[in-house]
Amino acid sequence: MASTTGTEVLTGNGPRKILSNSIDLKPGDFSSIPILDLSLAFSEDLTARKKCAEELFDACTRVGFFYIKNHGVPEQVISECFASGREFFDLELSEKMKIYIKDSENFKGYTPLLGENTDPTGRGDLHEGFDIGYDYSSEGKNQMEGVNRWPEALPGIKEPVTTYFDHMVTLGKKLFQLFALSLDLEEGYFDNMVSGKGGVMRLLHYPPQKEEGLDMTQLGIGAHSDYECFTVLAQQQGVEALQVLNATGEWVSAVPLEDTFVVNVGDSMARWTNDLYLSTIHRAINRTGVRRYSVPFFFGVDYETTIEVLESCTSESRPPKYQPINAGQYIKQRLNETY
Ligand SMILES: O=C(O)CCC(=O)C(=O)O
Ligand SMILES: [Fe+2]
Repeated sequence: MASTTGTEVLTGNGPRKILSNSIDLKPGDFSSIPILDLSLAFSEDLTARKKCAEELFDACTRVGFFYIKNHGVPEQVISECFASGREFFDLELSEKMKIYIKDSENFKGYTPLLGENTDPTGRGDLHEGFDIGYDYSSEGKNQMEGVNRWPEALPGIKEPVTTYFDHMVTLGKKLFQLFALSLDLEEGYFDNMVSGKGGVMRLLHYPPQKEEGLDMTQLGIGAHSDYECFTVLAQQQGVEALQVLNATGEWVSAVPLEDTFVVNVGDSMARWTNDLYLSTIHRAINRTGVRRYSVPFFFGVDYETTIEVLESCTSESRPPKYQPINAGQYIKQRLNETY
């Protein structure tokens, strides 16, 4: 099983070895997380888009994480979403608990501190969260579909949070096209599987953890890999907490870089690509002494899609490692293991 004191993390695709459990970071190593300039991806010129796709291929096969700049999401949209997050988490616990995630059939709403356990041998995650997804007007046919739940006491946050969500869907669709190009597929290969309904967005708040006697079984978020195809994460500037397990087994800090998002490959993409693309293990520890806010958007294919290993990622010596699986069932099963 997963362990922060042992050497393995259990992911939905099987156990993964971690070589080092040190919380000490290798200084300077964060530069090994590549930065992709998305202005190439938005170019009219296919050659430029392919160049960007090549960089994405390199990042996904070597690191599993990369920063994106020139992503096209206006700064104001991002800062207003962060402001909404701060307002939400400042509410009384009793207000937030009115939309407790466990009272929802489809994982929407509020998760209190320690309400989640990303690493099953840990003692809970030291963050609180607020989850939304595509807003179905009523319960949908798939288990993951349903309505979003907003805090009664703060009706004003719906608009900025939804605006951010919509921008993320646009960006995510663009990234899916880049993923397709990088895998030698038609640019539009995933288009009809990504209406934008198969995504989950979280507002997260990590209170500061004590520097002294840091309890490694209770981190901001324990060592884990993500479940969907890829994650686009907005980090608060100046507050460092996210750590990424690099190829040599050391924890590398994903320092917040101005005007960027952090993107990482998730387990669903690892399945599509037969593990060619690395669903890299990561965790967050807030030892800065100040509150930290972040906003991950987990981008997946629509829930009715069958995720199956792409032919371009198999060969005689590399047969498919995974059976086809329904995307919605896979995600729901992973979430059930976490809450
Ligand atoms: O907040 C962060 O930096 C990372 C969050 C994360 O890894 C997750 O929610 O899966
Ligand atoms: Fe994650």
